[in-house]
Amino acid sequence: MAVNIQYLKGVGPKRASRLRKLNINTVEDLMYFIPRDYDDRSKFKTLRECMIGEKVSLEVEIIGKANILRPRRNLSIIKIPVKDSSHNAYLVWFNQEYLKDKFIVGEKIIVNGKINKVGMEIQIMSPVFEKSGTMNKVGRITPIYSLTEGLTNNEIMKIIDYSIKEYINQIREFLPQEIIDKYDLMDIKDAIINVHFPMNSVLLEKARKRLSFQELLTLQMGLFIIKNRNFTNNKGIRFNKTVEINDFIQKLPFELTNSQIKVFKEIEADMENDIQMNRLVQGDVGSGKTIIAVLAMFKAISSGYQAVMMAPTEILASQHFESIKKFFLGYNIRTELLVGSIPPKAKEEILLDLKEGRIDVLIGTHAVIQENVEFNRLGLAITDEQHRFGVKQRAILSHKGNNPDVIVMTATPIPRTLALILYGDLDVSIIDELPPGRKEIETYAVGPEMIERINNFIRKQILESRQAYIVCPLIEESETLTVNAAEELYKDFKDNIFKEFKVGLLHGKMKPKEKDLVMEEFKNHKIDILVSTTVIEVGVNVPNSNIMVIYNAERFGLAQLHQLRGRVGRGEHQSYCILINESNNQISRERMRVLQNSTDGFKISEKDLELRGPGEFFGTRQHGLPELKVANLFTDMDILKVAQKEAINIVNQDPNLELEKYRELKKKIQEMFSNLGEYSTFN
Ligand SMILES: Nc1ncnc2c1ncn2[C@@H]1O[C@H](COP(=O)(O)OP(=O)(O)OP(=O)(O)O)[C@@H](O)[C@H]1O
Repeated sequence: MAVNIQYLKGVGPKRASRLRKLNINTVEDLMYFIPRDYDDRSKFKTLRECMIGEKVSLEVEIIGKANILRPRRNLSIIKIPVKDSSHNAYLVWFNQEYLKDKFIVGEKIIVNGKINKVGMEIQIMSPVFEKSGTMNKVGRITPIYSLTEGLTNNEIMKIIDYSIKEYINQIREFLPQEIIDKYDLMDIKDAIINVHFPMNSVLLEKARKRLSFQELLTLQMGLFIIKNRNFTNNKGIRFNKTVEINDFIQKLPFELTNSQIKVFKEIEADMENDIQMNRLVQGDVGSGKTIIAVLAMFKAISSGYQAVMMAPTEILASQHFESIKKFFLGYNIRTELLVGSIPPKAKEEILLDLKEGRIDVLIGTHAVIQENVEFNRLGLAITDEQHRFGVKQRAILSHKGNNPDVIVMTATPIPRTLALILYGDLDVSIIDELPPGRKEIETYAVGPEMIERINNFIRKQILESRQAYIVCPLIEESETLTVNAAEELYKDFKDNIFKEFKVGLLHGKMKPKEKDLVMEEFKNHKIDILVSTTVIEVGVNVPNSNIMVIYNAERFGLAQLHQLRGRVGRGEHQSYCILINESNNQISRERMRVLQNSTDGFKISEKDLELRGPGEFFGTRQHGLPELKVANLFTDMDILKVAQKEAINIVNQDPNLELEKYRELKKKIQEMFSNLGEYSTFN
């Protein structure tokens, strides 16, 4: 229902532009603008049951005329006597004289306000009110919306109320009747009405359940269909069973862990059959994902194909390039790096050699999915996604070849069910074992009063030839502030505290070349202490550095802290992670404790989810998934499981949703995934 809100009664251009800030453009958006919370005013009490200071809803009868007091200039108090079955009281307002003629003696009204007691007199302070029987503002559960400047909750309520009255009949049911019956779901219209203006908490729950279910079902089906359409059962490449790979594995500088062997076997099996592979490799920090990519690449190359790997940042791409090149040393394999910052001439040459098949492995950033990048015989596409979820990028990359096999790597351990949501379009392999000989990282959560001791500790370690990372927090509101904070700390270290050492600075606003240079210097131990923002969060591998100090650790997600901590403990030295917690808040302390006591990424991410809620941890937007408006991936876990099951059911039955009963549902899915364009769900 694409009615523009601007033309809605009571909206107009000014309000419309404010609503747009809340992402509300159409009447349908309004209806799906779900309250972030509710104020439950529905439970009526009697005056006798009320406590002083409590905010309550009551039904009272007006028993006398208004009394107006003027204790001083600029202050008038209006008092209206009321009673209920249990007691007498006064309604009290300040400076609202116009209310004096509002009520008629004998009239019954519903009020909601705070109870006060002065002497023996019970007062209901500044109550909102309405006539009994109208059940509008007071006598029920009131929605609370996320607001933006210039729009009050009441205004949004009114606009939504109006749009529901006017347009609800245009909302069409899109779930098949049999599903509605099977899960005893509320009808779509009732669900929308009740999610905004519930008559009681039971109906509210039913409404939320219905809307959450439809959203999760649509999301899940979309993901399954993308998988079917873009990857699954597509005829793919049948790579050779090679013996060379065993030889290659024999010559590695280390022995593979059992978990690495298991995961590579899964990949090998996928590669050797002729269905296109579409697999997620999930492994905790430092579990050794890179080598898995290398083995798969080697296998693809041995069969005469090219391989490509895409990483989210230049630092990571360069690092992968360096380490992967080393693994291929002594083999007739040409590996090249393609990132935005390489000179045009060199780029041109790479593009030509790639197209003509003289390059075997291409590693790069988003540069590798640009239109001008053409492969000769792309057989394997790997994306190292870390925290991102790039359905679209992955699809573009995969379309650079003729159904190449696809591997997605991520270092974010995700609880299983959520992995299914976020990566529902992939088969999953998990590396759940660290290479042997890793020393546990000692983790300490301390207060800021310990900073001097920490600095002494860093000094001592550096004198023993180690290196340290110092991480300053991201300041959400402003990248400039973040950079300033890092620069300040850097200066203080360089000019005062650690002036005898080499201190480096790394942040997101530096040019890629400068960043690379700093990383290079840190790797080569030309820098002892690296002050950085979270740009080093993922993937960076400098085994000699053994200290990670994180300022304002309370501002980070646990999974993110775990990632940062994973930058140390990569060499033979005992490593340390020091979390400086500047908050006294109970939850902060608990979160720090989780990290202190566990090194298991899966456990940590589950706990993070529990403590922070999925909104922050899995901000779906950053994963590139359609935004969820109703469902809460944490509290709605039960609904999610049911929706997943049903989605699988339906897609198995009717992969392209051609049956008449799925027609409306299919439209919804298309709408939800419309930003994926041609890589979207249906032909
Ligand atoms: N089986 C193994 N035995 C010993 N060392 C290994 C093994 N596998 C990998 N390594 C080494 O462990 C280190 C970490 O590996 P890698 O960089 O692949 O980790 P990762 O899983 O990508 O971690 P992160 O996501 O934190 O970057 C590397 O130095 C790598 O050479």
